Amino acid sequence: MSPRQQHPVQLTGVRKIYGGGPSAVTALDGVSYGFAEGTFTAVMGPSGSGKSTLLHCAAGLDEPTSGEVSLAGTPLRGLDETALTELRREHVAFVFQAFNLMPALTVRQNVVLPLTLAGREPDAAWVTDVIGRVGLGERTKHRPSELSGGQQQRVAIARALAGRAAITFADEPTGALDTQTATEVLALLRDQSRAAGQTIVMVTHDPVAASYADQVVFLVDGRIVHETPAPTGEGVAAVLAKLSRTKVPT
Ligand SMILES: Nc1ncnc2c1ncn2[C@@H]1O[C@H](COP(=O)(O)OP(=O)(O)OP(=O)(O)O)[C@@H](O)[C@H]1O
Repeated sequence: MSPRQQHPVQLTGVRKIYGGGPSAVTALDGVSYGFAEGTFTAVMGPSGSGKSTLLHCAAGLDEPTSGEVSLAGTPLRGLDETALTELRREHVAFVFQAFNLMPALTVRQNVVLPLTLAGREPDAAWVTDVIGRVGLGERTKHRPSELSGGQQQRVAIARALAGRAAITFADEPTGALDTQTATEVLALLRDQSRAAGQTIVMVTHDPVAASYADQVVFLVDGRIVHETPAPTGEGVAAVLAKLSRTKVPT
């Protein structure tokens, strides 16, 4: 195995084409990238550049048309749905726009649900800590319908962090949050990658959110065209402005 395949999330020559014939859309056009252990990476790019597709393919939620994805050292090609589900349960957490909260369960029950499903014993003190840090300490017994959109998003974030998954995929995790809560959540994600060695991949449109990451990967027309280590909000905004005016040569 080559060293690059050791990364917890590894994409090699990943192409994703939706549809066929003249209306086929190449959403990913040969992406090779390793998300290194314990790093927090933001994925950015213009609308339609392939960010969500990259996240879905990397997480095994969508199958590439060609190329390879491996998660936690396991190549995904050829795994059946059961094996994929088990692999994700063991190693992966998600913060996606559709919150997927269970309406009949309380905040705390929602947060520990993935652990329960995986047959793991929740670390009660850590669960309490995480719920408090996303600002829902007073709401642990509420149900999702009794919460605002931003509060529901924070439950999803607490749920992703509660199990200390090796890999977390986040799609616009702070999109519905006010600035202060967003700052807390981003700091929490950054702390988790640094302190607990979690590998976090976050799609965002927000240069300030991206500045919390260790690096930013920029997509244009389904290709990685630029990478910024140690990003600042201003630096990221400048790259984005430049890229939105650029067309990738074919
Ligand atoms: N299920 C699908 N069927 C057909 N085309 C799709 C499908 N999903 C995505 N696409 C197309 O693939 C391209 C990449 O889409 P994707 O959602 O990955 O972009 P994105 O960078 O996440 O965009 P945004 O920032 O607007 O959310 C777009 O041209 C989109 O229209």
